[in-house]
Amino acid sequence: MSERLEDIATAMVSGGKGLLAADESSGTIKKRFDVIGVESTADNRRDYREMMFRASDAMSKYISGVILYDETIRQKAADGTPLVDIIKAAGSIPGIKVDLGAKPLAGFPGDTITEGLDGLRERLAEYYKLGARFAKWRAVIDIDTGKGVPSTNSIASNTHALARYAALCQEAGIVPIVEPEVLMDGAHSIDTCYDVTKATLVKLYDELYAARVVLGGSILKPNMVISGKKSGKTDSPEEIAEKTIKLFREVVPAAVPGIAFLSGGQEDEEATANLNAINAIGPHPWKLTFSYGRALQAAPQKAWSGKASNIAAGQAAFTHRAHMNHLAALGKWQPALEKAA
Ligand SMILES: O=P(O)(O)OC[C@H]1O[C@](O)(COP(=O)(O)O)[C@@H](O)[C@@H]1O
Repeated sequence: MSERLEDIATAMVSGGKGLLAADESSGTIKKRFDVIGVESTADNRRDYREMMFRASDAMSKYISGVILYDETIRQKAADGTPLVDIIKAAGSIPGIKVDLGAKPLAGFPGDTITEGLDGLRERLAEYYKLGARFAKWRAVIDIDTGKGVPSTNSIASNTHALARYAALCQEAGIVPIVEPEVLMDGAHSIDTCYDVTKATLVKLYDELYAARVVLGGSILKPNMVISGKKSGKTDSPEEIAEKTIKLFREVVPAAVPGIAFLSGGQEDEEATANLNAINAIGPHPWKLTFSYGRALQAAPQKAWSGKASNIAAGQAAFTHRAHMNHLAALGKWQPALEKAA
């Protein structure tokens, strides 16, 4: 594997492969385990993640890289093998979530700012030694237009932090995934999502240029342009695809090798159908693939439910979702394949 940033970034998004976002912070993974009635302990978190990483068919065919949490990149499998070695043995690239979470932005109620820049240079050097070749930093942009959320200051502060993080990653020989997530939890329309996502991405690339980030050695992990969940509207995949690509053509430089979507709370098949529709109206200047957390893991989490006797079922569920999203990343998914597989 080449160590050039551009080669690593391209490998992350090529061949219909995508990223497994297994980087849930302690608070988030507890929420996921609460749904399946499993206690969130270090061993349970390790057993769950080891289950997916050992699904070698899925990992070698469909998963180009795995975004890990700090705990996970240091953990060993039950047999003592470092989890990072299991990922690499499948030909997948280990990555690491380095942000320290979104915290309230002083003076701007409802807005947050993602923290973690202080000491990041030293942390990145350690993560590189532990095997990470890409990193991820998530900025959270909420929408509550009645309360002036997001503020211009929130977008400016978050995109500046993303650029500072990305420059530090590239100095360390690590590909930065920049993740400006415009949340889909609100009651806003798809057009409001378009406007807020546009304002965020325009500012993000301004900041990345100013920070001298090499775009060819970076990956964008955005939300799709989609109605808020509380709007009561379910957009067609075709409308999401048309508006998402229209926006990206306006604001995402062609130098970016790939765009790897987060799922944001979309249902499993919805996230797959939307990704497929986006690729079906190609060709596009960038590869467009997945970097899903919930949309890849909800099914295997449910099938596993914390029982060693369910590991095969959990791996089958993970492999199926990874396979379907692989097809969607190539624009070759069809609903009928969900049953056939
Ligand atoms: O635990 P955090 O830092 O809130 O991150 C939550 C999740 O959001 C993501 O960025 C996207 O996940 P989803 O695909 O579930 O939206 C993941 O990488 C991460 O696991």
